[in-house]
Amino acid sequence: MPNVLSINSLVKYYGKHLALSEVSFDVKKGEVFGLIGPNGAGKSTTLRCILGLIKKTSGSIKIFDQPIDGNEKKLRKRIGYLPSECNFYGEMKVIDVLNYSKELYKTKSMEIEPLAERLNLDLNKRIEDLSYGNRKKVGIIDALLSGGDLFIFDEATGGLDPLIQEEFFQILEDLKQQGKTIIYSAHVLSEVQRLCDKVGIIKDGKLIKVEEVDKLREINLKKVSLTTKDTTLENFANIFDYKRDKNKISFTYNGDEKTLLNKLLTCNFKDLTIENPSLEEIFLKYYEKE
Ligand SMILES: Nc1ncnc2c1ncn2[C@@H]1O[C@H](COP(=O)(O)OP(=O)(O)OP(=O)(O)O)[C@@H](O)[C@H]1O
Repeated sequence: MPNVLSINSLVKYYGKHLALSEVSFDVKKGEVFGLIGPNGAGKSTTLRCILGLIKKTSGSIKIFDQPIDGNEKKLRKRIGYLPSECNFYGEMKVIDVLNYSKELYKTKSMEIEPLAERLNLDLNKRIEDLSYGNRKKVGIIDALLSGGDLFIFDEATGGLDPLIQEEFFQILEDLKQQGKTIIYSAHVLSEVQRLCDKVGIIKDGKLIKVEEVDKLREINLKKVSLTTKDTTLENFANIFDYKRDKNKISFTYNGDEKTLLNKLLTCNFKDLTIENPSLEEIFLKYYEKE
């Protein structure tokens, strides 16, 4: 599949503050890419640079194989974008804001009413009377109306209740089925792991690692906890995060399962649990040193 987005050595300074340092990654057509990182990591800055809304300091960004420099306006018309802060004219009604957007995009895009129904949004309210979460819904529909081939959602789920979040994920899955490319930023991987094909972890302006979600799933870590008087487990091979509180032991294991079970059978244990860690835990475990 061709790349929809290619970023090479992207650097962004705000004055003297280095916000992005040599960020490089590609997103292929039809992929869902999750950009994950804590507050201030550089997610919004990366996304705004991609859209040409702020000027990068150096590096190159290509969308649909065209450099963004000089093509910002043309390219933005092909991208549905939800900013992290949604600002619309407060006095306008939701339906008028969205009709105006639909008119601007001039593409055969989705219909407003069914989307508003799915997200439980009252189209007749004024923007200024909406809660934070409901404003976010207006932003989501606005992005979807673009009818483009690339969608960029910057922290879309903040303020959405769990049922609406689920509906939103369904909408994203529909877009994925249609072969659209989606870039999605979030604080935690667990929020988006179900949708993403690939994730990039960003920290202090550096992209620590880009990994395919399926590869993360293949990593065979087990979280083990048990009660035992045995003290030899601590030095057992392939064990880390070992914790002991009296006879209660917990650790993470990265190795052959039969070897682990044979060892446990020698430990005269009670209350054994063996769990699969979340993708988030796997990611952090594997890449915390990088
Ligand atoms: N307009 C600005 N002027 C100066 N510094 C900025 C500006 N915007 C962002 N920064 C700084 O750049 C860094 C990256 O910020 P950015 O908003 O991209 O992070 P983020 O990962 O999106 O965070 P959050 O999850 O809190 O939205 C932070 O240190 C932030 O303080």
